[in-house]
Amino acid sequence: MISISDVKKIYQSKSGPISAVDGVNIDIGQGEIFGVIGYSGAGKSTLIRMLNGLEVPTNGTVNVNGQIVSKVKGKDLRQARQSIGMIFQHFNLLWSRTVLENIQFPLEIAGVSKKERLRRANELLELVGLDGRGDAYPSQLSGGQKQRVGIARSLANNPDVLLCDEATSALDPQTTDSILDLLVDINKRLGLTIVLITHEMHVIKKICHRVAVMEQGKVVELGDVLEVFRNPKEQVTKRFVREVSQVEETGETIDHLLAQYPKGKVLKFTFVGESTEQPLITSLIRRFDLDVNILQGQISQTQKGAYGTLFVHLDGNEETVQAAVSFAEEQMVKVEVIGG
Ligand SMILES: Nc1ncnc2c1ncn2[C@@H]1O[C@H](COP(=O)(O)OP(=O)(O)OP(=O)(O)O)[C@@H](O)[C@H]1O
Repeated sequence: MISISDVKKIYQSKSGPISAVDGVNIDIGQGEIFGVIGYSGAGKSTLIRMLNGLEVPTNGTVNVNGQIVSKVKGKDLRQARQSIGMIFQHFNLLWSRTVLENIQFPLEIAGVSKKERLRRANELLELVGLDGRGDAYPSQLSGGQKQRVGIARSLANNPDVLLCDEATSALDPQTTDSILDLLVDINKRLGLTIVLITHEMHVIKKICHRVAVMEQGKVVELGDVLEVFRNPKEQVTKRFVREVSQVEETGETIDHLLAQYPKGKVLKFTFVGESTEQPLITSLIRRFDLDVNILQGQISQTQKGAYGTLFVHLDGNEETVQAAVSFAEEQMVKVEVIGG
């Protein structure tokens, strides 16, 4: 559906050339929710803007649904853009127009009749859960409602792809979750491919199927969200994963655990997907002559299954503890010895 091949973007600035995107290759499938995460300046905005021709790559090609977006111009580009919707951090609504008028705006540009525009806008209003608010002005809406209008407007022309540029960054956590739920609902109902950029791992965890991590213009890590959570390779990815592991994993906490449990071993189990459903702790206690203390734990849901970490203290003779570690590993659970 989307193919980004060898894409580079170099900006010329007074202090010299800036390599904003540096040799990126990404393929995104139909119906996928694909997230790009990175800190400020990593090149995310530049990359997503190349998907709808708002930026032109210095090198490489961007193919969206069979159209080489990076090459087309004028009328062809305008047409290609109709099949690519976009929503923004600050909503980009027209403040002097009502909600219904905002949603109709792209249809006006596409030359759709007044009657059909109104019919479609009302349909979209219902889809995003804003029935009855059609005559309100954006200033009368909450942040979450404004983004719902942005989503309805982006869907007006029945796009194949929706681009989300930090779409929840201006919203509080609860509103963020309701907008993310709406995006998943739209993805499932309409089969829409969604590409989003964010600096929040929570967003990736909650709705994405796959993720690319960007740093200094490059994709440094790319994979299924669950796999990246289970086994983050790069430092930057580890930092992002840590952000959403509510279990405190700071050195201080671990030191505290070790001081509290000087005998035996303190282990960290990382469960992914099906392994979260196995009664591992019960099996350990039944099979091995060990004392097992659960110290801390958390399980969270992603679009591809559950992900969780559990800190446990195993106390028993060394051979038994080692056998228990091997047994846990056989259950597809990642085991790290934190201390002991
Ligand atoms: N129009 C421009 N002219 C010159 N440099 C630019 C331009 N747009 C972006 N840059 C630079 O390119 C690099 C990547 O910026 P980009 O906005 O794509 O990153 P980002 O990951 O989206 O970060 P942020 O979330 O802060 O926007 C930065 O160093 C930025 O200063």
